Amino acid sequence: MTALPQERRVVTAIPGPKSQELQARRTAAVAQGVGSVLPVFTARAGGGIIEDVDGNRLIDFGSGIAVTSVGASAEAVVRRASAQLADFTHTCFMVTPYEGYVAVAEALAELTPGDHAKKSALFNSGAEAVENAVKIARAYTRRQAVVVFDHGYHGRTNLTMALTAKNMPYKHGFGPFAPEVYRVPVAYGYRWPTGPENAGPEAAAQAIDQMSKQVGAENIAAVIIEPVLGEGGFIEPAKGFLPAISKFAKDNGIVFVADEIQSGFCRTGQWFACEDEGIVPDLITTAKGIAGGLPLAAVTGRAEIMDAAHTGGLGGTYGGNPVACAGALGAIETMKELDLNARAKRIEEVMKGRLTAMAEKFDIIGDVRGRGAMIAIELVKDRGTKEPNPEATAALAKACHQEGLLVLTCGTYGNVLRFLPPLVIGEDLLNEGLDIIEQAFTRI
Ligand SMILES: Cc1ncc(COP(=O)(O)O)c(CNCCCC(=O)O)c1O
Repeated sequence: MTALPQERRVVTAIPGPKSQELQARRTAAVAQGVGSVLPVFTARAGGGIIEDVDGNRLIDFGSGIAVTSVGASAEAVVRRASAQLADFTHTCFMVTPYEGYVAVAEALAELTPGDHAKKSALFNSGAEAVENAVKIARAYTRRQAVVVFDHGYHGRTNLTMALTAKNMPYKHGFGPFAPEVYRVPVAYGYRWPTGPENAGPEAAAQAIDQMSKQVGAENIAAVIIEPVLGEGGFIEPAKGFLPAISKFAKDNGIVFVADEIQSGFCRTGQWFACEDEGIVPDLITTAKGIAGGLPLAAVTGRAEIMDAAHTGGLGGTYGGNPVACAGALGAIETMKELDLNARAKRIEEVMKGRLTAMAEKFDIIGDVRGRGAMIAIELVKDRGTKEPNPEATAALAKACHQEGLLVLTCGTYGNVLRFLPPLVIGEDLLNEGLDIIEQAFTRI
């Protein structure tokens, strides 16, 4: 397989004629509930480029929603997964186990925050990991209530829909949802009403008051939070918020679950975003970047908590598939060898520098935020009122797509343009993508 040239190339309309033909077949055969940001059919992908079936090469600022951090065809992932494929594709770890699963669990124990004894259980999707984190926390505490936060996102299964904040498109029409789920405010620094110096501790005090008065700390099995909220809008809780919530959980025998499915594995310039304020979670859920594109997810945590579920209480047919585990070992090898935490920090420096300069020129940019290669701009109609501007966000994304730059949006209000480039993207491509964004502002 020849290496994919790391160059943007637009040779047809986007989507091109072959993509349009495939789109017609897709419409006839695939449920319309499965959407796509950009109906461009992929032929190859690698580095910072996605090549479509019409020969267009798009700059990738999405990484398949924060998955292909090491690239979509990283050498170590392909090498290890190919070797595993040739040996065996599946035996079901609950039937006859295999070393790859154990090796991934050992790596998770090494890499996740905290120097205590840790264990893991492996699954296929982030939502499945979150579901099992709740099962484990309930088994350990013998309590039922689960607390989550405004703007949080945790998946599309029944329980994780209950945990997720935004109704459309994730929850609308799919209820009833699982009970014993409670939602409290998060310190949305850009929008939190108090001053930035107090937003974190003050918001935590409000959330803790609600948990104590409306749920009862003694009834809470788990608190689940994303250290950097992803689908809700790349919200970094104001400083002081996470430590206060973590302390409240510790003081009240509540399992603190960090959902690092989007923010984990070097995405924010650290192995895990928890590290930024020294948070050591009791459980951590991971997926996405863990395996270079192969489907793998995990719950990792304090051994005594992870062992609370009775034998046979955790599992699933494909959980910790051997090929996905091989991919994970390849992805982790790549993260270490290329020092992708440093790469993510450099991406942050370049992107924030350019986007902050753009904010000086375009006053619909209300906020530039994020860490590492998890960066976003929040678009508003008016910086004074901070009124969300979803229309401009959609128009900007469309303008970028037409120029061969794949960007994604997010946010409760649909007004956040998020940037999730592969951590292996070249700096020239990164800057070329930023050029396209800047030009798009002049055209909307
Ligand atoms: C923090 C956090 N927890 C859990 C999940 C869920 O992970 P799954 O692998 O998509 O189930 C996510 C997945 N985020 C992208 C969802 C995309 C979409 O479905 O529209 C996440 O970001």
